[in-house]
Amino acid sequence: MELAGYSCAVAIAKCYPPEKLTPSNGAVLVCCGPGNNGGDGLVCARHLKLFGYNPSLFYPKKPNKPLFENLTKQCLGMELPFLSEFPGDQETLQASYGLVVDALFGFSFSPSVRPAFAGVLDTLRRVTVPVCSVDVPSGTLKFHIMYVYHETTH
Ligand SMILES: NC(=O)C1=CN([C@@H]2O[C@H](COP(=O)(O)OP(=O)(O)OC[C@H]3O[C@@H](n4cnc5c(N)ncnc54)[C@H](OP(=O)(O)O)[C@@H]3O)[C@@H](O)[C@H]2O)[C@@H](O)CC1
Repeated sequence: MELAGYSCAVAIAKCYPPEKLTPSNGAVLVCCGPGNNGGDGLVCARHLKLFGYNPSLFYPKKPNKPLFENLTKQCLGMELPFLSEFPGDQETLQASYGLVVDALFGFSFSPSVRPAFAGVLDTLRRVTVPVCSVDVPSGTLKFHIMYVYHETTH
């Protein structure tokens, strides 16, 4: 998971350097799901911060497992903000973030998406800023994607 999250951050830094994002403060929204895909996102956020981005985390369903609690603790130790709610609709999100990391669901997703995440996936499908999906696009949506875990960029 450490290598997966790090690799995602490296791929994002290569394809979307922070100085080229709009808005220009390197703000990135990292959306993390309740499984290991979300864990990759937590690791990725840490490295993005070290690479000069300003990541904020949306992590609505935190599992009570030491692995994820420790990853969360590391992010908090780096003063990465955890959002209490998803940042609104498409326009609101785009005005605040230049890139989204989709670490919601990986290969264990089983359709159809439950109500708690349906609105989030719907908004991510509409945004025009890059959405970089860890492993696979969550919910099999057709994003502007990078299958970063498998090191293929689209
Ligand atoms: N294994 C490896 O070698 C490595 C794996 N890695 C990474 O792990 C990823 C796979 O992780 P994973 O197996 O934990 O599952 P993941 O895709 O995160 O989702 C599971 C969660 O989603 C939930 N959920 C499911 N369907 C849902 C729905 N319709 N609507 C809403 N919720 C739904 C489900 O909830 P539950 O059904 O348990 O209530 C559960 O909590 C893989 O893609 C890669 O990124 C890397 O870290 C490196 C090494």
